[in-house]
Amino acid sequence: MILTAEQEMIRDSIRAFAQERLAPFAADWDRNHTFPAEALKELAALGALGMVVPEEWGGAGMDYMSLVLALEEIAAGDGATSTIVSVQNSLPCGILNRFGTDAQKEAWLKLLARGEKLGCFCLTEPHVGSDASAIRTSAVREGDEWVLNGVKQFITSGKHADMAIVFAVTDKAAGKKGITCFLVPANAPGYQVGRIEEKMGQKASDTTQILFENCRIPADSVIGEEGQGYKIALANLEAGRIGIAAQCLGMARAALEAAVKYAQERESFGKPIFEHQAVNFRLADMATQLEAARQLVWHAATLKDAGRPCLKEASMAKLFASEMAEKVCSDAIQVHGGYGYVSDFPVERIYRDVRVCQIYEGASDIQKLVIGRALAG
Ligand SMILES: CC(C)(COP(=O)(O)OP(=O)(O)OC[C@H]1O[C@@H](n2cnc3c(N)ncnc32)[C@H](O)[C@@H]1OP(=O)(O)O)[C@@H](O)C(=O)NCCC(=O)NCCSC(=O)CCS(=O)O
Repeated sequence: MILTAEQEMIRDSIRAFAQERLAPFAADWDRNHTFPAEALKELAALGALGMVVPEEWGGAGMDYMSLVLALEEIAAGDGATSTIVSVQNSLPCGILNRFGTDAQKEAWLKLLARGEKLGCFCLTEPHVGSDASAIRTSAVREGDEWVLNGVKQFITSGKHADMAIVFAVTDKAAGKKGITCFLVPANAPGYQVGRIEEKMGQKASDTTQILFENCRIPADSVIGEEGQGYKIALANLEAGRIGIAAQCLGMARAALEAAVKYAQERESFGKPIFEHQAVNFRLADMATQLEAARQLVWHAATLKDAGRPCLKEASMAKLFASEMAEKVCSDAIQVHGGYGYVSDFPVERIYRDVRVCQIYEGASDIQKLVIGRALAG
């Protein structure tokens, strides 16, 4: 697949930014759990927070291919920052862009796409992850308001978000068709940030619970139609999964580049370990797997840009890229030997950061379920 001159320019400018403004700080942000607020502002100025949102709604008006190129570069600089950027683009921006009313777009999409406000996506609950239609958070209509009650779990940017896209049951008897999508400002009465999770990696990106205790929002906060929420969630997770797959490329690439550099500098048995076939073949396998994943990601993004169905391809890209990235990052540690297991070298952090990609926005087994279903036609 050949990139256009414009796509190459976007990739190169984000690469330069990521190498200068993210990579040198990633270890410190990880160690101190620092939210990369300044870097996000600078990324916003580059148009990276609402890349596929049309310019009239505050976005950069680019294509999905540009988004995946940008996410790979951001992730190569810092995995945690790429998660914040991926979620913002695919979920709050993606959902409002596709399903929001003009009033909702005016009030929120412009701010989100310009990166002036952050959004979060609230589907998962403490007892419900993969089985997303089993959520229990409820929304009951009372006069001119909806009243929300429930708990959401593992919410990216939960602590910093100014608004949330929330999925809640409005008609229990209707099952999947009884779930509705809501726009909830973080300052709505009854909205509360709950526990902030202590994670294995991605420590610069906060992951929290969000609590709704008689949270009152106006009647016009419904996104799409009542009962359409589950479909909205799944449709946007499809795009989200391409974004996560692109992140995997970036983190795997950073680990591979670190391993190549180390192998060229470290000597054993009288020569750089790069010249030992065992090491060299391992690096060759890593590079090949990475390129194979990139082709799957680019293919899914190309289908998305063409407006073609890509549910299966998005799941294939996410499944393959996340499994590849964990293996490549593990192999990068192996190339470093003992130094790969300590925090002096970046591969230790990258491995911790990449591990969650096999879990969030649909675990690997869920991607297999989606792909398997598609095979049945
Ligand atoms: C496991 C699942 C895949 C099971 O899905 P279901 O069998 O329950 O869903 P369906 O009956 O197939 O579909 C329901 C409905 O939606 C339509 N649909 C499905 N996919 C799409 C799509 N890609 N585009 C458009 N429409 C779609 C489908 O046609 C049906 O419509 P009709 O009823 O026929 O009209 C699913 O539950 C699943 O994916 N589970 C994983 C959930 C997940 O990824 N969770 C992570 C969320 S991330 C989070 O919450 C943390 C926040 S973070 O910050 O990221």
